[in-house]
Amino acid sequence: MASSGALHVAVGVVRDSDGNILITQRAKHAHQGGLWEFPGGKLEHGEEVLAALRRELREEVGILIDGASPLIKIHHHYPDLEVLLDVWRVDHFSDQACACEGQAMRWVASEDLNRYEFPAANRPIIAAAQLPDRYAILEGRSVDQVLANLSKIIGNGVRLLQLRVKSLPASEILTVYATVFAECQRHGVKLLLNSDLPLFQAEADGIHLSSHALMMANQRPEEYAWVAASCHDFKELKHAQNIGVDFAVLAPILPTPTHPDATPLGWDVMAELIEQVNLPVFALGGLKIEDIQRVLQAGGQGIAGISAFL
Ligand SMILES: Nc1nc2c([nH]c(=O)n2[C@@H]2O[C@H](COP(=O)(O)OP(=O)(O)OP(=O)(O)O)[C@@H](O)[C@H]2O)c(=O)[nH]1
Ligand SMILES: [Mg+2]
Repeated sequence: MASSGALHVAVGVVRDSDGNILITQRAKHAHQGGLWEFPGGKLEHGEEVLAALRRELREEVGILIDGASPLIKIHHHYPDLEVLLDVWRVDHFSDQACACEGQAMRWVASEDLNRYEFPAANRPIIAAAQLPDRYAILEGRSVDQVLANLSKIIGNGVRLLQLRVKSLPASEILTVYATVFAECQRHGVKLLLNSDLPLFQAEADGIHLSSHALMMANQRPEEYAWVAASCHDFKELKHAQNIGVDFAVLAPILPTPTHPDATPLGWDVMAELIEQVNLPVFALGGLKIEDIQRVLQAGGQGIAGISAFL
């Protein structure tokens, strides 16, 4: 439900079998007119969100939804309007998309979404649409072990990776980085470097801020295409959102042997925290691949893990 006063809007990130995403252009005189958007519209009185999404996508782009899952919820205050954008991923649909209202319409590769001008509320929706549902954290006690773990992670189909290897000596971190970077390039894996590593490789895809580095930062690091952050509570998540981080990792959700002293947040607190920020959030700590669905249903992006993908 929308909070009191917010306009509840059902929005669809519709993806075809090639992975392209459907965008349309808002009418000149509409709210946020002339900007690009994901098709969708306001819930009618008493209408369920999925029913509204079905109706809006039929009316605006002519498709029939065969399957949708929650992607992200955005609470945004425009100067003139408060909206709750309830965004769903639509990977299965029938009938050919058409611009039923005479609007401009395009199918766009997810990495090209940044070339279009969207309303301000859409920034985290675009990140959520571009990110996969699994984020691997690469660790290991030796160079050989790190590289063996990397092969397993890539072999298991993971395409988003954080190099963390904090326990290796600095000289070995550099060696490992060169191989990890080359392998990620070869397999189309996005590579983020943990901010605690003695590495300043701007050719990496991004940086992953430790929670300490996050709280010390008063603006988004500029050098990287992607900026992620480790968070443990609302304050850290909110700060991540405020400085313009692209996505967060929230931990620990369940008890984990790697952090025996940390109190797990549990599923309910995880869901409440995710609901309170406009960020794609990966859940971390004691989770298995099978838990992805549970995280998605709670509004999260997916799961992060060290051992989950090995
Ligand atoms: N559909 C859609 N609306 C968005 C997006 N981003 C965003 O801020 N909004 C805002 O959500 C609000 C409602 O969307 P809408 O104008 O599509 O509603 P609608 O289809 O029911 O409009 P209508 O009154 O012309 O039938 C608008 O204020 C719009 O600016 C987006 O990506 N897609
Ligand atoms: Mg609309």
